Amino acid sequence: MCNTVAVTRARWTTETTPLPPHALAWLSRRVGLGEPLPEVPVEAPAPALSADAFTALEAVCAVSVEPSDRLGRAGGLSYLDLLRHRGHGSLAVPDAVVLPASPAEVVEVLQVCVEHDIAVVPFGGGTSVVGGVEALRGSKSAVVALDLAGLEALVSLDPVSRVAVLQAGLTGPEAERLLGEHGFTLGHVPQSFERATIGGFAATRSAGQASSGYGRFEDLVESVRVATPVGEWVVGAAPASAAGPDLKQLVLGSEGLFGVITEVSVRVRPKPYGSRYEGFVVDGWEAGVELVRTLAQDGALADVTRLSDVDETEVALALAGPRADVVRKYLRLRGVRQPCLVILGWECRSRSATMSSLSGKKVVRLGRAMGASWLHGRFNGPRQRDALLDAGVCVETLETATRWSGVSQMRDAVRAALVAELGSPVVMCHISHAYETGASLYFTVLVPRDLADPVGQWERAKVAASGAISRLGTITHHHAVGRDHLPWLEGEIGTIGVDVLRAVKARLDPTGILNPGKLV
Ligand SMILES: Cc1cc2nc3c(=O)[nH]c(=O)nc-3n(C[C@H](O)[C@H](O)[C@H](O)COP(=O)(O)OP(=O)(O)OC[C@H]3O[C@@H](n4cnc5c(N)ncnc54)[C@H](O)[C@@H]3O)c2cc1C
Repeated sequence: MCNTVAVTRARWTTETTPLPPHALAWLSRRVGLGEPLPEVPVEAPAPALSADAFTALEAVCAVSVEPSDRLGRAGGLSYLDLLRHRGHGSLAVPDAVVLPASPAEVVEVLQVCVEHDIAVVPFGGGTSVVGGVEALRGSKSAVVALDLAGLEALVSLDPVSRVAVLQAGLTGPEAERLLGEHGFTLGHVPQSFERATIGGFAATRSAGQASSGYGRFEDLVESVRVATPVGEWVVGAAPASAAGPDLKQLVLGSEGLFGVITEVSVRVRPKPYGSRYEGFVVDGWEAGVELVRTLAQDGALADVTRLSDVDETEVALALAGPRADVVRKYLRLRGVRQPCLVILGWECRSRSATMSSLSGKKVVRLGRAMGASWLHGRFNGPRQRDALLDAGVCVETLETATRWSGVSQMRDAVRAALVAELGSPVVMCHISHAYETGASLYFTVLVPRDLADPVGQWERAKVAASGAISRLGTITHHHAVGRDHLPWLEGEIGTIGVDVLRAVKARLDPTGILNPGKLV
């Protein structure tokens, strides 16, 4: 058995929180409920790791070939991953799970894997939704999941410079707990916070919900320690540098292809004394986009700045139950016809800058209760997804970023592609990360599951939506490339870009053991 917690795959948590009756009633009215999917038990095939390789790995660190440990690291947490773990679609299962407990052990594991020609999939929290941790073996005869859970220390903290060195396997909550003991915070809180890790954030260039205040994860990184098949590499030494191109940026977003990140040196901030979240409503999507753009270009964004479109606002109100009737009535009285919810949250940024930029704009204030309710439920998405899957609903998300001038065109194009493929899905959209020149768009899709072909239903929709996304913006703002976005990468970075990535990989991983089939 592995010396770490069991990793659940088919669900976010082991205890599913059922949807309340009013939410189920709304779902069956607006989306329609599909038949519950029969769960087919999934079995791990016999491990293909040779006895010699097993012995060599075991001489370095803990290794497990237990079926439950291997199934627990088989793939990420996309809708298709969840279907695979419920017995629909084919599941790639690693032959073993290796659990190094120090950066030195990670280097040694890689050496063994080079010698025995074994593919290695770095595995953090396993929350990838783009096939990033799929246990593909490429041309190798075996594949291991290299679980970073044993690298869980706060290595050092320089309170004067406000820099902390965190090991890669720390989860979001653990990292915050350790920093909190010294009065600091990282402030990086993606929706996958509870399970995702520091190494995973760095390897995918993750964006947290408060990215407008604290920055994206790559903005927080000062240096990275990486174990590669050709030795250890420490990149980044100073708060700023002109010593050639920023090589650290080659490691950030490298999705486990260039090396295994073992430690990350990050900028931290004093823990805020308090935070304040508020809800607002604007009349219509265009007015909301204009408002968020103004805040971004005035330098007045709140740490969390989030605009929901009409559909997402309707769903948020529907799920809130009878309380929402009062809000709807109030908004009608205020003459709002197309309510779009705006959540603003301040932790480290100045509220007064935001409020003065908002002054004179047509915005209805819903107050702190609405903001607090969003904050309270900010991690509910994955749990609700479990419940939706159980209720026969296909539920998945897509994301991108584009310039302000193209934001609404992007929203319309993605929606049209999804409608053309899925019939009449509910498509919700929000902006959750805003920049001076543009914003990210995040889509959530709900449609009754096609019981005859649940996998194909979403695969076709994803291809259609990704085609629209790639024509108008980036194929991914924060979920990364993995396996699922790979077909669109060359269109975005060009043939030369792909060749550059391949050349870097050839230097750092000459025999190609690291994470085959992803990114390039
Ligand atoms: C419900 C849900 C909500 C999400 N919300 C957000 C969000 O708000 N913002 C966001 O940015 N993302 C979000 N994601 C996507 C995902 O959580 C992020 O990509 C996250 O950064 C992955 O971290 P992880 O530790 O789980 O990495 P994993 O899923 O384990 O791995 C992701 C990729 O990084 C590689 N990798 C992992 N650790 C290392 C390492 N130490 N060294 C080298 N390579 C490594 C893996 O091989 C893989 O290619 C969400 C996912 C889910 C399921």
